[in-house]
Amino acid sequence: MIAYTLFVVVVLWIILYRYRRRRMYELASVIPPPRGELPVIGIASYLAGSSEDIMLTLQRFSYSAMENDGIIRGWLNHILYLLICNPVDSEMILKNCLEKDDLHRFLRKVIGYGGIFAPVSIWRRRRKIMIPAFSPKIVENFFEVFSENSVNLLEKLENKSGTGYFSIYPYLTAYTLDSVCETAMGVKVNAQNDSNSPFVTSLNQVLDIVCKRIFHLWLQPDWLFKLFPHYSKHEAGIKILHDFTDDVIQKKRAELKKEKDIQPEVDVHYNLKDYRKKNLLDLLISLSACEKGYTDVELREEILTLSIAGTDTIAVNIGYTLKLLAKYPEIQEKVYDELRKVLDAKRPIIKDDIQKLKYLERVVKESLRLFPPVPFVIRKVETDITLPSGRMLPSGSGVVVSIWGCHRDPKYWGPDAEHFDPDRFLPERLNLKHACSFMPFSNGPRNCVGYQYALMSIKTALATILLNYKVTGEPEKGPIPHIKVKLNVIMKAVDDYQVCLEKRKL
Ligand code: HEM
Repeated sequence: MIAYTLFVVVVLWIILYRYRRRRMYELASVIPPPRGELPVIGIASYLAGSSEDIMLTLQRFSYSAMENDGIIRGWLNHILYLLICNPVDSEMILKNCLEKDDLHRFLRKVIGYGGIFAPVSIWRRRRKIMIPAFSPKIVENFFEVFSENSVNLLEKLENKSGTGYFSIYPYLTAYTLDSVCETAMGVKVNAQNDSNSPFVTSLNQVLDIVCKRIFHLWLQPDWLFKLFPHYSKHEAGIKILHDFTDDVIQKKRAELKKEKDIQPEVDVHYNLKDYRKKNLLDLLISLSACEKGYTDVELREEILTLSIAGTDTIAVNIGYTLKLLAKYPEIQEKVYDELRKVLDAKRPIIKDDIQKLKYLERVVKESLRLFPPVPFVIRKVETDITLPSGRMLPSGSGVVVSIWGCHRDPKYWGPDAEHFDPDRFLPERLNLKHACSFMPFSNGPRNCVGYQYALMSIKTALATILLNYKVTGEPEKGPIPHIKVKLNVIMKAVDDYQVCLEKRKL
């Protein structure tokens, strides 16, 4: 009798639940599903595999969307997701749906309401403060940090030259972490010299656990997560990251107070005249109105956000570019010829050299097109929205903008969309039919604030490596580069960027 009553209650609850959401089902029914969607669980089984399987599934869905006017839908259990790879519709989403999807909540424990995944109400003020800190004039001044750390990277790679295949990824993340911590906090974490530093190991450990939580359903509920050994490592790692950043902030506050006491007449609010000596922490303190501005917790959230946003993204792009150049030696020779013409091997690289490396820039852009470090951006649909293509997306659904798909759609990139061809970015050849057909740094009000920073760091490191080493590996047989990828919050190469290096004779 109890079982029967329970059964009736459950059935009635399901009927009521579906009735309340009838509009969502109605609107979803006119959007094509991917092949193989299952009843009740929808596409959940495809996203339960390894990070490589997940990426393969999302690539397959993107191709499927290309064949269906740029959109498909998939039910992830009871949640409706729409995957879009039409640049026109993507622009509308990126400009109007600003709230991030709930899947990002696992990073909140680490970065709190740091801009990248903050709710819109908090994000707006923070974005306003962040933007001037990334103005081109300020970013230019970080060049010396990139250059110095690139030279250190070169020294670290020295004993790998001529020793066959090795994973270059740990070297690249150490370079980016050193650069990002120095530019963000003014602190040398020495990741390149000491990979066991507590900040470095904790950051890597915490991010690894966060990735596992995003993709493994059993690690998602907090109460269940606490039963796993990951939990104590996660908590301990976060404490180290927070304590480290808090300490830097306290020291910086004390330093600024001392400066102000010495020169009380100087208005330090918004005083960016001496920005040359400043790191992002200094700038965020002054741009948020000093003591009356950001609290220590807000500062910690923003600084950790920048450290996380600017480490792996840049490292994977350098990694993909090196792998592509190993696959296409003739393109690598053109990069080298340009480096020899522009750079003087007898002196360190200077800022002006970087602007002149036009071919290298095209190579980096083509690498970002085919292997975007952030291949998907997920947003919430909070009110029904009609796309320029005519489809209506129901409120309560999630929308996945496939940057990966927009970058490979033959409608926008021609029949050779999958080919590695840096010269497609030549000004006379580039005819972007829509701004969102190339958007490795996203588009709209929540696009990447760090894109100029990223390009400068990437070009400085690549120029330094490629002037001194030839990158080798298995050459690709055709124009389509094959690199196996996985989705690990960002998109990484499965082989952790295995390459060989040969010293160049300068
Ligand atoms: C190749 C390197 C990078 C790539 C491909 C990249 C990509 C992206 C993308 C796609 C977004 C937007 C997500 C969305 O639309 O929802 C984003 C946001 C962001 N990125 Fe980057 N990024 C890179 C490097 C950096 C660097 C170096 C920094 C800072 C040091 C940075 C800081 C941020 C921040 C703060 C946001 C959040 C912006 C907001 O919501 O207002 N990124 N990035």
